[in-house]
Amino acid sequence: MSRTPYFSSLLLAQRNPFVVIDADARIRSVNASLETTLGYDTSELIGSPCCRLDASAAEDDCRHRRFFRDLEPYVETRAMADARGEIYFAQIQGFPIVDGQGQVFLGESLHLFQGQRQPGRMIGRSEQMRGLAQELKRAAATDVSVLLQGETGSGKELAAEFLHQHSTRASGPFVVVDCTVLSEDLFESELFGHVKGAFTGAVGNKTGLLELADTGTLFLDEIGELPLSQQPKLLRALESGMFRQVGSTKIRQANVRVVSATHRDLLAMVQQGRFRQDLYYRLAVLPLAIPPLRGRRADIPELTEHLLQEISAQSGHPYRITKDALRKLLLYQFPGNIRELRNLLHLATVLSPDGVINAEAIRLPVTAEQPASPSIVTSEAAELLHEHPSMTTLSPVEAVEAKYILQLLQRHRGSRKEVAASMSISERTLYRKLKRYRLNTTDERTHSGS
Ligand SMILES: Nc1ncnc2c1ncn2[C@@H]1O[C@H](COP(=O)(O)OP(=O)(O)OP(=O)(O)O)[C@@H](O)[C@H]1O
Repeated sequence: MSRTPYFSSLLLAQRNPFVVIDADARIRSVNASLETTLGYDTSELIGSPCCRLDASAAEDDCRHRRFFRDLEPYVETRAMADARGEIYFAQIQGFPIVDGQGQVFLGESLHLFQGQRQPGRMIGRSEQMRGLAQELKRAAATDVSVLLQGETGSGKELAAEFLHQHSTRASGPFVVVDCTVLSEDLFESELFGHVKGAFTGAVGNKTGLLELADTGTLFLDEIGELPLSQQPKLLRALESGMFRQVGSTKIRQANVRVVSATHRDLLAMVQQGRFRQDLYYRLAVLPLAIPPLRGRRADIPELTEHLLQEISAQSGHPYRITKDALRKLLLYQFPGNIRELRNLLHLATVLSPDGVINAEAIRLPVTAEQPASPSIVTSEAAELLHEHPSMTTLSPVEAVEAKYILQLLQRHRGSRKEVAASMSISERTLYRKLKRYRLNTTDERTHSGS
């Protein structure tokens, strides 16, 4: 079984270990990060059963098989095993990815909690970044709750990890909770865990994220997306450090430092009654702003070099950038911040087989100052960046999912109800995705209110 170039391109863009699974429940591809972090050899994994990386024996009805029945994206925490048989915990995000023929695969991104996780380096020597690093270190010396506010892709998660690494909890776990995917149904079992048989589908006991973060840092990403109905439960657990697994009467405890992040104006949400005031004050003891990239252009050259080095190391091909290309980047506004810079550079490397990135290979959205020239783009994700400028803020994997949704919207003449039904997801989940991917349809404006 071979990797198609399309998936290779997707895999290359992933910093976390990443697995592609096909509808026959077999591993189809893995990325270099999975090989290096967990010590597996790709050839030994390709074609093996989907649960090969799980620490416990495969279930008859595993998450992969369930996914191919309902195509519902999921987040799960699992014990997994590396090539030496050592056990580690990972938060797994599973979502559909589609190949050029419209065939659906499952993409799984693994977020490792301890040990194996390589924290990213926070690059930037601009005044703003030096100030931020200082504030984060100061906060790290205490145990106060920190709220990071900044635009999408500006580095909130990296800043949270930096804070964790500089705190006395650095040897403990850093656990990420992505609130955009925590529906009302999922919230309690993901955060607090559940016991076997607590509800249909609870086939075994499960440790919640709060408990996994014990002695470490709990990072609540996109906290503004947490449903209002779940907010009191979170507040209660954070105030007391105590909680109960779903289906259990036993009280459990966890000692965590909380860092949360949002791209929204959370205080305005409090005033509009869309976010609980008591929870806001519990989370935002120290609010910190992450500056957008356009507000610290001095960091662009160093970031570019750093990201190109990463791409070169992952792909095995060295890349360098010309002055003209760098100038083009320096003039650009970067609404998608560093993630957008990474995506632009990634696309540029695809367009520069000789390893020299010139200005033509920097494809800015057509709405930007310098219109992007017509291009022959070799990867589907890259093509998307060109077709839908708003998607330049998305990772290639997200862009593929966004394209899939766009196709369905076209097929169903914009009816969200029908699109949600055809994806077997709730309309609410679809709204969240549309908002996240900035796919504004007329329908969207009437429903989302944002
Ligand atoms: N200062 C930095 N130095 C190096 N890389 C960075 C920096 N800031 C962000 N990045 C990289 O940019 C990408 C986006 O960063 P990150 O995920 O931390 O942003 P975010 O603000 O949490 O995004 P979102 O709002 O979408 O959750 C990541 O690949 C991250 O490693």
